[in-house]
Amino acid sequence: MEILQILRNHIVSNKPSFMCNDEIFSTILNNIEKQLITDLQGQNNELHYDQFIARCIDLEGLDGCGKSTLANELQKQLNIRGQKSRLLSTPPSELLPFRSYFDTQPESIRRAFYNLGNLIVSFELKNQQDTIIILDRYWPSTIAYQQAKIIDNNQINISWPNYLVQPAVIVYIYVDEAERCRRITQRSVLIPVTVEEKQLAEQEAFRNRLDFIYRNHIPSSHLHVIDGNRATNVIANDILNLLSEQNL
Ligand SMILES: Nc1ncnc2c1ncn2[C@@H]1O[C@H](COP(=O)(O)OP(=O)(O)OP(=O)(O)O)[C@@H](O)[C@H]1O
Ligand SMILES: Cc1cn([C@H]2C[C@H](O)[C@@H](COP(=O)(O)O)O2)c(=O)[nH]c1=O
Repeated sequence: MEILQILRNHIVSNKPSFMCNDEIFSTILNNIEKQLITDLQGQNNELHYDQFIARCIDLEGLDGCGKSTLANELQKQLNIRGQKSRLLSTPPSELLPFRSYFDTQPESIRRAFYNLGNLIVSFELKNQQDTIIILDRYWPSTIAYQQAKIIDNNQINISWPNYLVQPAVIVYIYVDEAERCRRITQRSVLIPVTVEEKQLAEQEAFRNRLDFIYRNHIPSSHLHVIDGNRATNVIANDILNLLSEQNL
């Protein structure tokens, strides 16, 4: 698969600067490749994960809009209802030790890294049918941030990748910019600041494009746009109503 090859070539040619343990990273790549090959063999050499709808709520939105806070609240409320749930995020935990390295790499390598994370999470979604997964960012973030960097909106033509499972509910949470800035300043200081986050803070045009892409170009009939300016429990309640509508 192209994503795995891009990352493999990258670590081979950048070994001296690949500060983290490249053996661990190579093992992750090999495991994913093995899983893909097994799945391909079972599906006549064609992956159609995009047709698989997982019991998952994917939370999307600009940095600091309240995704992680909402994820915890959703888990709390699902727990009260006796529904098992699990919190996941992209990049997934096994890739976090490598994130600071990839954050400094060229855009194409960073996107391959984020897509590796999407692939890992997609396998989890496919194999966790009795549990509702609450996901903090997924492929919509990867594609929306990538496309927002391209200035010409006419060029936007996005389709869901056939190698990724689709969540049953994708929520785009929007907040007023003043509120988002207030939330960013009170957020944990341990959260690293990415290129995109700086760009969001400094460039209104980038923010607007990102918002536009999330609202209009995520290719899913499961996308819901939700007002995140309200109290977390109220937003969570709205999302849980969406789940009930879909009999999840
Ligand atoms: N509905 C809300 N009302 C008031 N404050 C909120 C709300 N949701 C989140 N916050 C606060 O905003 C800050 C950022 O929230 P959070 O970390 O959940 O955002 P995030 O979208 O996950 O951020 P990032 O994308 O950077 O990981 C936190 O300090 C949190 O307490
Ligand atoms: C998963 C993912 C993230 N990003 C960028 C967007 C944000 O600026 C940062 C931080 O995200 P987090 O919620 O604090 O983890 O990463 C991206 O551009 N593409 C992605 O797939």
